[in-house]
Amino acid sequence: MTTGGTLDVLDVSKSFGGVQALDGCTFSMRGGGVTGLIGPNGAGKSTVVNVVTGFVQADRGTVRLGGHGLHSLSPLEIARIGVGRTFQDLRLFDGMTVLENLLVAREASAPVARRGRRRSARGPGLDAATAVLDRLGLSDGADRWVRELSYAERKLVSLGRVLMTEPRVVFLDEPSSGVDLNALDHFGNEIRTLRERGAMVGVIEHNVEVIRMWCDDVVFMTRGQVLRQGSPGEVFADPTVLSEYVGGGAAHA
Ligand SMILES: Nc1ncnc2c1ncn2[C@@H]1O[C@H](COP(=O)(O)OP(=O)(O)OP(=O)(O)O)[C@@H](O)[C@H]1O
Repeated sequence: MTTGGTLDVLDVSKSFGGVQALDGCTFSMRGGGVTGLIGPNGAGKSTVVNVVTGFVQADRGTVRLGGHGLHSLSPLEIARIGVGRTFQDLRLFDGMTVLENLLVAREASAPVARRGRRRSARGPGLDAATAVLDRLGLSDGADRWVRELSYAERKLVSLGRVLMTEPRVVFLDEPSSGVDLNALDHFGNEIRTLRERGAMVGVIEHNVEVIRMWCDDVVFMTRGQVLRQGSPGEVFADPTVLSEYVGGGAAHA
């Protein structure tokens, strides 16, 4: 899953009716780095992740991964080249067990060659799921129905599902919201492991302390644009960022 190069979001714009959600949004993420996407409500963070992962088509601009354009690819094609994500609303299969949720995630994102070897791939899939559940502290609950889990456990399952796809690039949508310290630790550990393996990790977060703890780089967005990109120390010391965050959070909520 190691990847070189960068993910480049270049001058991306998107409007929904009269709402300009992205307005010339430009930033880069690098392999082996964790990038925090932060900004007031409505700044365009989710929309830019939706554009990168193919769920929303940009009106203008491009997204390039290692120099290759992603803009004409479907969400499934983008997932199959190794771009994974979690969703704010988790999108789990409630009628399946924890283990089944993980196995299905691996199968759905598998490149065609791996899907062709379905029977023989079942063993490695099970091994991978067992290892992921173990790391996330979910081994004992592997056969539980996902609908019976707590919110924090469900959120860990959503992390487990994206880990099963062995992503080169992964976006985590608000990992810290609604979880306990135990789940937060698991997210932190997995993010560190992904970084060590050379993946690019993007974290949409409102919690500045979490961003400081996990991220090498911060992209501060407001009104569909990137106001500042840099280290957490640089970005959070910038007076325009501070006034946008405090004032903008209320104004755009
Ligand atoms: N599918 C959509 N249809 C209409 N408007 C949308 C849609 N998706 C996003 N928007 C609007 O685009 C703007 C940017 O939204 P987006 O969700 O990207 O912001 P955000 O920074 O992720 O906000 P939050 O922190 O509240 O999740 C908002 O005004 C939002 O209402």
